[in-house]
Amino acid sequence: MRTLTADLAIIGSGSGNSLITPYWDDKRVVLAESGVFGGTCLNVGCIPTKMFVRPAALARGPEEAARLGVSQVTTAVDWPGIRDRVFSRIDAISEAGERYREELGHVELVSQRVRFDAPGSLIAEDGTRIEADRIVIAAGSRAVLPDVPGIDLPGVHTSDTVMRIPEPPERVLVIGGGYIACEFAGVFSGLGSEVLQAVRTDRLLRSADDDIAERFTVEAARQWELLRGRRLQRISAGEGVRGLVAEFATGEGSEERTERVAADVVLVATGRRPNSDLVGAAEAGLDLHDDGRIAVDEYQRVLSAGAPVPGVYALGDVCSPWQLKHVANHEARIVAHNLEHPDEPRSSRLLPVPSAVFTSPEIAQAGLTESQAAERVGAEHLSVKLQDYGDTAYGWAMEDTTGVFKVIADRRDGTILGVHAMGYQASNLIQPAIMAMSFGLDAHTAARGQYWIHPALMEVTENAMLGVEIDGR
Ligand SMILES: Cc1cc2nc3c(=O)[nH]c(=O)nc-3n(C[C@H](O)[C@H](O)[C@H](O)COP(=O)(O)OP(=O)(O)OC[C@H]3O[C@@H](n4cnc5c(N)ncnc54)[C@H](O)[C@@H]3O)c2cc1C
Ligand SMILES: NC(=O)c1ccc[n+]([C@@H]2O[C@H](COP(=O)([O-])OP(=O)(O)OC[C@H]3O[C@@H](n4cnc5c(N)ncnc54)[C@H](O)[C@@H]3O)[C@@H](O)[C@H]2O)c1
Repeated sequence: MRTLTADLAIIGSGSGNSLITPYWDDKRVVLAESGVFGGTCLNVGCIPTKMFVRPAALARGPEEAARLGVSQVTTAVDWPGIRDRVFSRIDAISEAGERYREELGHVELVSQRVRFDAPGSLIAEDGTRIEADRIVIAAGSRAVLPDVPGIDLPGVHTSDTVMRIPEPPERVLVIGGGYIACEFAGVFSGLGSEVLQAVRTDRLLRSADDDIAERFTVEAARQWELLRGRRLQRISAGEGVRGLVAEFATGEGSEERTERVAADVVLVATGRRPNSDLVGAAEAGLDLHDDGRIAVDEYQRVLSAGAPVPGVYALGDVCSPWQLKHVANHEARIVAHNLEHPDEPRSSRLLPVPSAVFTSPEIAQAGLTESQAAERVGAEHLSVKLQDYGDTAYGWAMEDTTGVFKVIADRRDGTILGVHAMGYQASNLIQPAIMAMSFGLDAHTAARGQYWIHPALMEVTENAMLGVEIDGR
């Protein structure tokens, strides 16, 4: 049996790949990857999805153009062309990244699943043992599927496979109301498919701020069919034109009934679980949260019985409460530093965490929702401003009727507790507010301490921050 010894072993080539800094040039590194090199974001996550979001937004162009007196028609969408453009770029990056690592003399690539064998030791599927002074678990997460009959039928997809289908579906059923479901509902509806989105509750994006979630649910229902209060029971092969039929329970008690929905493609987007089980974390005695995340301290050191395991770190989806690439990247930078400077470790928990949902319309947020903020500081201390895009100069130019930017501040000193936006370019408009939160600027200082280009759309952000009330000002 082969044994590899290393100074550093990394499980996962997503964000884990970036740990191989020049510091390791004269040391031995083992990088284990059981799937496609480069991980989720590059191959099946952030990057390809957003490369579909953009053409979908362009295909929707005629709707906005009509409001502005321009007649435009989207005559065709070349799905195979879009798909091949996206993946020819992405697959090439993944292959080049893998080749580069293979060619580095000090890095050994183990293209297999590995798991803990003992503290400081991993074992691969073919029996290769990896003994390393330091180990980083960057094993990510994977889609969780509801346990119902028919979930493995051809035509039932997760986000891992749905972007590679040969033809765009005429009618697609999206199950779930979170990030992935809302992004794909936006993509498929923009590209011309008939979209039905089935959710168990009556609202999409339940973790979002109430005002945003409610407004987005209305907007989504205007653009595609929303099936609320539907509990998936089974999926079966269709008998007619449509390849699949999903069966839902709706209503409660004596009102309960069964509903059948036919579709060509079913996309299941019902959450992702950390891959801690795939690395044998529990068997190795590592601490786990109830949702399967590996427990780490503020320095990203993995815990066992509450104490850090010497030399073992984790980062990204496998341990983080936020399944977001910029969080995984931030944690990777922290781990890279702490591996090199274990006696002067940096903490990863300093900043408000932003996120965006690239759906239609786009959504972005950072910090607390209004109800979380009320719980944190007391509702009486909050000042909340809802700034409509349509009440700014650029909003008039766009004839915008739905865009909104919400700032939640502590009225005692103007500290921004949360920001939430829905509308065109929300993920960009929110960044100055994130900057204010990260650098400790109160809402009015952030708004008045700089010029804002007139009449840019960013005046939405300026006005929203300026609009909160601060006691004594
Ligand atoms: C459809 C989709 C869209 C997304 N869009 C966005 C977005 O727009 N913005 C954003 O911020 N985030 C987005 N995310 C989330 C983002 O992709 C993840 O948070 C991020 O990629 C996690 O990085 P990671 O390094 O923790 O894990 P990954 O990139 O998943 O890397 C983990 C790697 O470990 C490998 N692995 C697992 N177990 C083992 C083992 N035992 N042995 C060897 N290898 C193993 C896996 O094969 C994988 O390649 C999206 C996710 C999805 C699914
Ligand atoms: N733009 C981005 O940053 C982006 C995009 C995609 C994914 N992501 C990350 O990936 C994570 C996973 O995405 P996701 O959309 O799969 O998860 P999610 O947690 O955002 O949403 C899961 C949805 O599925 C529903 N659900 C759960 N079990 C169900 C069941 N049995 N039947 C029907 N519905 C069920 C939930 O109520 C929820 O609406 C996100 O939380 C996010 O952190 C980020």
